Amino acid sequence: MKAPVRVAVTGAAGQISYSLLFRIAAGQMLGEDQPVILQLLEITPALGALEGVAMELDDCAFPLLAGIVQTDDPNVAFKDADYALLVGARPRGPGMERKDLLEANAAIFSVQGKAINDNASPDIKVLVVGNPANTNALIAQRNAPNINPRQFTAMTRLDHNRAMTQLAQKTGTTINDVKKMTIWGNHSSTQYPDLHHATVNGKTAIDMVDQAWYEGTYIPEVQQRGAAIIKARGASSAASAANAAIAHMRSWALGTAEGDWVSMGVYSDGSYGIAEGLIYSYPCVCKNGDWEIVQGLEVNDFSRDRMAATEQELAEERDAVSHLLP
Ligand SMILES: NC(=O)C1=CN([C@@H]2O[C@H](COP(=O)(O)OP(=O)(O)OC[C@H]3O[C@@H](n4cnc5c(N)ncnc54)[C@H](O)[C@@H]3O)[C@@H](O)[C@H]2O)C=CC1
Ligand SMILES: O=C([O-])CC(=O)C(=O)O
Repeated sequence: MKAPVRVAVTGAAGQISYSLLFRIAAGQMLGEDQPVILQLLEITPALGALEGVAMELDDCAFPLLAGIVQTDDPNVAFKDADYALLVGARPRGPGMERKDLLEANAAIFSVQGKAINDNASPDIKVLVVGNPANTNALIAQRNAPNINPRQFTAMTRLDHNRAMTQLAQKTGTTINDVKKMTIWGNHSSTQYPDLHHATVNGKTAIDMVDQAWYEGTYIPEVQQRGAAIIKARGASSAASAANAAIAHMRSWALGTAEGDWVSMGVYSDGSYGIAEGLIYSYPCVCKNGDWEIVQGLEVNDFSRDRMAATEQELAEERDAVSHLLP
């Protein structure tokens, strides 16, 4: 048996975590041979509810669950953490954009970035789920100067999965036939799901659908899917978000499949002309516990405009929180 790794999860008594923690403890994120210690962070008033979640985790008798820490202190939650899933943040309601949450949520990520910097394993892998995810990841990253910025990522895997399913349904195939999906940019309504490189059974996806459907139906449906879930459910996506978080971390830790890639919000090195230092969603390949942006994809004018629009929004969000960016 491997030695246990420490996985910090914030917002651990919230709705996403209720779908997430049990799957992590079952080995679905890091592998069925990897014991985990869960280090769970909540705000003080939610510690009672968190105790209930911890009791249920105990009651599952997971062989891989090597310990549970419950705390309202970020310094305790991130102590020696090898992985962190930053979920704890306010969700949006009907009629809101995710960036409307910036004011309510941004401060959480400066505090947690500092606590990660001061306490976590220097090799920690961080995934930000709480919205607006890309800019919250930027805030956490900038408040952790001793940690390589590549170790802070934001979740666009849910968008990636949504884009795969919508394409499979349109083409009468299954998601097993869809490869090389790309979400560019922000986890927001400006994100750009790109079908120019995606394939369905080896054929280029953009050639299998008509441009009017792509522009008028597909792109807006993927961009607005989160809002559609809120409208239908009266609460934002939870199980599918947890599933995407598991998939993001699993790809990063254990690698992506040969001949395929995933979408991850990562620290921009300037690839594809995107401003350096933004947390921007790119197509990524993962190997040996590290990610790499897929290079050399051809970008036409249609794609370039959309990639620039979502970059512009990220630059505006960054400027709106400049007081939290040391
Ligand atoms: N990136 C993505 O694709 C997605 C992101 N989200 C976002 O994930 C976040 C969480 O969503 P839910 O679990 O549905 O919300 P929720 O409201 O059910 O749970 C959030 C939990 O975070 C806790 N919390 C608040 N401030 C905290 C802090 N400073 N430290 C630790 N815990 C704190 C709350 O007490 C609450 O228990 C929201 O911001 C939501 O918009 C949701 C779906 C997809
Ligand atoms: O839409 C929301 O507010 C929650 C979320 O990020 C998503 O479902 O993609």
